[in-house]
Amino acid sequence: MQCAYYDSERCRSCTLIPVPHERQVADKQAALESLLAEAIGERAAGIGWLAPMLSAEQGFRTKAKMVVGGTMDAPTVGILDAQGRGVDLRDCPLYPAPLAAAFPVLAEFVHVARLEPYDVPGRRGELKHLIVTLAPDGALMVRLVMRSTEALARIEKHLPWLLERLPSLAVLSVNVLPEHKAVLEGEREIVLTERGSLAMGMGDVVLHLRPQSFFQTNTAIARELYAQVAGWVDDAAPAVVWDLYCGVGGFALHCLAEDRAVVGVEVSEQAIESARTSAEELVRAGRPGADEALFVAADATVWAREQELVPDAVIVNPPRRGIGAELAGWLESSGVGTVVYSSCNAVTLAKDLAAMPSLRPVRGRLLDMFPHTAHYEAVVLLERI
Ligand SMILES: C[S@@+](CC[C@H](N)C(=O)[O-])C[C@H]1O[C@@H](n2cnc3c(N)ncnc32)[C@H](O)[C@@H]1O
Repeated sequence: MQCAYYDSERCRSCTLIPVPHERQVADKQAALESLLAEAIGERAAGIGWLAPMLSAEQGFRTKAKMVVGGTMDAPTVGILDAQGRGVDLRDCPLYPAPLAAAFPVLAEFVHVARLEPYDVPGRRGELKHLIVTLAPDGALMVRLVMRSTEALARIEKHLPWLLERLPSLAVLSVNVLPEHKAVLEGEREIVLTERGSLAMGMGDVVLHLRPQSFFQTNTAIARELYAQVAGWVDDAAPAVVWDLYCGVGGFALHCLAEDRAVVGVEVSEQAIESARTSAEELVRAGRPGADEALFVAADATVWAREQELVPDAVIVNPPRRGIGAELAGWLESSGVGTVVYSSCNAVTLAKDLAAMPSLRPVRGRLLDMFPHTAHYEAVVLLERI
């Protein structure tokens, strides 16, 4: 892919841009297979690899995390350079057109609502980041990460201006990040629109994304991932399935079926409320199995260890740190017959699989979730030996 920002060295975030896309994916597949072979030896040789699921080369990133720099009259939307000055990347080819179209309007809003961009070296100013998510129907969620609530009244005052110029704006919120530290967002979120969640239509399931919940950054590949896992789960035909680290319920809600109980477990209360909303909608739509879906806000490991009954199948999709020794140990000794492990970090995936020698990986697939970077999603189906 050609990127003017990369060529001019304004941005080097996509480290693999000079490598042809198909070659990137082939190299990632080789790296994944070699990591697993190193960690689990012969067990890795039995994995039937499906062809990698290739992403579009550009316009695939449905969530933008942009740093705001410059001044109120000439803001930049992109990244900061080594000196902490703003670099504008509003034409970054990773974003789909309906998302990219929001950047100039939001930059103008900075000027109209007098939102002073946060100056990192000087530790002054208010607006730190713009986080924009695009739903499959074109609706947008925009989050303004601010140092304080100083500008809140001005944002509310000018909200009608913004809605007129950006009619696709469904959710607008202010996230408050008072600390001067290198994180994306703070804990406090103030929703300013009537709607507080973005409806992410994923085939025949609608996931309700609230500002602080996790969502995969490549929606087209996420849809394929949910379909792949639902297919494997249907083949195993379990009566009880757990979806651990379920977020807003993507895997769980795609695995509903007649005579099947699905339980989603996730630490974020908000994400669990969203999953419950989606499940209620599916009950009203008459989806078989929707009334047997249960969502619990809890730590996945603590919750699993507390249960008396062992499920037939477990899906895990942890953060980059993996499931860890405790949950891997529980899965190893639990007697669960089928495990599906979806991971965005093959290093921790390999380590966790090594801790579950009684579970044999039989199928695997690489999903090209993050083109032009060294990252990827890997999903593995495990069966008890
Ligand atoms: C990679 S995301 C997966 C989300 C979901 N499966 C999806 O497809 O969107 C990992 C999720 O794990 C949750 N999480 C982090 N630590 C957790 C824990 N100790 N117990 C349960 N969930 C946790 C995060 O809030 C996040 O939603």
